[in-house]
Amino acid sequence: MASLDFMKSLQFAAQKHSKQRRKDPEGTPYVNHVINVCTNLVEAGIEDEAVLMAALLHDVVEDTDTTVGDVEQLFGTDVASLVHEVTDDKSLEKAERKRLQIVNAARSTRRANLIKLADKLDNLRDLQINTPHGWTEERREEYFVWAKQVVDNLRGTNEQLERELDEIFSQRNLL
Ligand SMILES: Nc1nc2c(ncn2[C@@H]2O[C@H](COP(=O)(O)OP(=O)(O)O)[C@@H](OP(=O)(O)OP(=O)(O)O)[C@H]2O)c(=O)[nH]1
Ligand SMILES: [Mn+2]
Repeated sequence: MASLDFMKSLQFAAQKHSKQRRKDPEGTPYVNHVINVCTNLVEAGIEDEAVLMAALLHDVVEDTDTTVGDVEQLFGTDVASLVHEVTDDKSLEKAERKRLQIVNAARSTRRANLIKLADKLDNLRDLQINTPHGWTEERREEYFVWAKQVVDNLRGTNEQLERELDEIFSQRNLL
C-alpha cells in the first residue's frame, strides 16, 4: 500500500508543477513526466521508498521555486540529498550543464543514478513519438546522442532500465 509520505510527495510535485506543461504538441501536464519516471522505477523492481519519492520530486528544485532545504524540511535528508544529486545547476551555461551530466553520471550514488536512468527513459520515449515544441529535428537527434553518453556512464545500475534504454539507442543506430 502507498504510504502517506509517498502520497505527500506526489501531492507536493503536482502542486509545484501545476502550471507547467511538457513541450509535446498536446501540452501534457508536467506532473505526468515525474509520475512516468516513478512508474519506470517501480516497473524495474525498485522498492526503495526514498528513491521513488525523489523520482516524483526530481524536477521540483530545478524547475520550480522549491529549494533543497524545503524538500529536506518536508521529506527528510535522504530524499533531499537524492533530489539534490539529480538537480542541474541552472546558474551554469546550458552546454556546461550538459557536459556535467555526463561527468557526474560516473560519480553519483547508485540510488540517484536509478532516477537519472528512469528520467532519460521517459524523455527518450517521448522523443521517439514527438518533437518537442520549438525543437528542430537536429536538436532532437542530438538529445539521443547526448543521452547515450550520459547513460553509458550510468551502466551497471539497473539491468531492466538499461535494456529498455538500449532498445531505443539501437533503434537509432547508436549501439
Ligand atoms: N523529451 C521531452 N522533454 C521535455 C518535454 N517537455 C519538457 N522536457 C524537458 O526538456 C529537457 C530536455 O531538454 P533540454 O534541451 O536538454 O533542456 P532545457 O529544457 O533546459 O532546454 C528535459 O529536462 P530534464 O527532465 O531536466 O532532463 P534532462 O535534460 O536531464 O534530460 C525534459 O524533461 C517533452 O515534451 N519531451
Ligand atoms: Mn525530468
